[in-house]
Amino acid sequence: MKEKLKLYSYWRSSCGHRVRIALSLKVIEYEYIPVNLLKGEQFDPDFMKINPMGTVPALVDGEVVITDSFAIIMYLDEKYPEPPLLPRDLHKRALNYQVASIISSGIQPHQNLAVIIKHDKLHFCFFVRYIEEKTNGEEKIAWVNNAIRKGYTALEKLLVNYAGIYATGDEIYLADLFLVAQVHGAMIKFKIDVEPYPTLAKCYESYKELSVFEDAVPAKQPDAPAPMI
Ligand SMILES: N[C@@H](CCC(=O)N[C@@H](CS)C(=O)NCC(=O)O)C(=O)O
Repeated sequence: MKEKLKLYSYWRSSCGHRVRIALSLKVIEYEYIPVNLLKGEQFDPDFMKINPMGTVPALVDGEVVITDSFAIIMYLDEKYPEPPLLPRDLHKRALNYQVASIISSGIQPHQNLAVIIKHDKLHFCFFVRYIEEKTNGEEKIAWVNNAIRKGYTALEKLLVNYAGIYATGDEIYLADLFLVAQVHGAMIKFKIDVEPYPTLAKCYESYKELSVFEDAVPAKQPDAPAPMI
């Protein structure tokens, strides 16, 4: 029997969220392997063999090991072409790449709650926690807000003339996976609302109606804490 794909992820990771949507859209079965980022499990030697960067997500497909959500999604799209995550139209395709890139390199790294190991102890130190440690909580909030709002402003300008029901038209493509995970995460973790960005807000409303998006939400993952009653 063919082994299922394995996805190493963490329920709150927005990078993992993007990949889960791709798996869900393409109806690919997979095994979910939680890596608790707050406990520093990303630095366990066994996980570091899979991803020496010590981040999630990571995908294992037999002998093939892929880290980085963008690369994982592209791999899935090539291996399982239906439904395609890139439009045929070159301009639209480029828009999709831009959205993915703005979010994965222009926004997410600035809000990443990264952890390093210092003096043999887990130490939250990169970007967000580092700023908090070196300054104060207000500076941290300002830093994250600034990075996210700058990114959202750029995305709004980029998409205003091209969006339909979704980011680049009436079909779901790569840009949507990145956008939904970003907007959802920023709202829950940093209370940053997308309302001031009407195109992004309209797309986000459309995603909420789709069960493939609903199944991938962080709170529904096996490692998410049980809801408080
Ligand atoms: N470019 C990478 C970024 C991966 C990344 O930063 N993952 C975060 C979660 S969204 C993480 O594992 N952070 C834990 C840490 O940095 O210690 C991707 O898209 O997969």
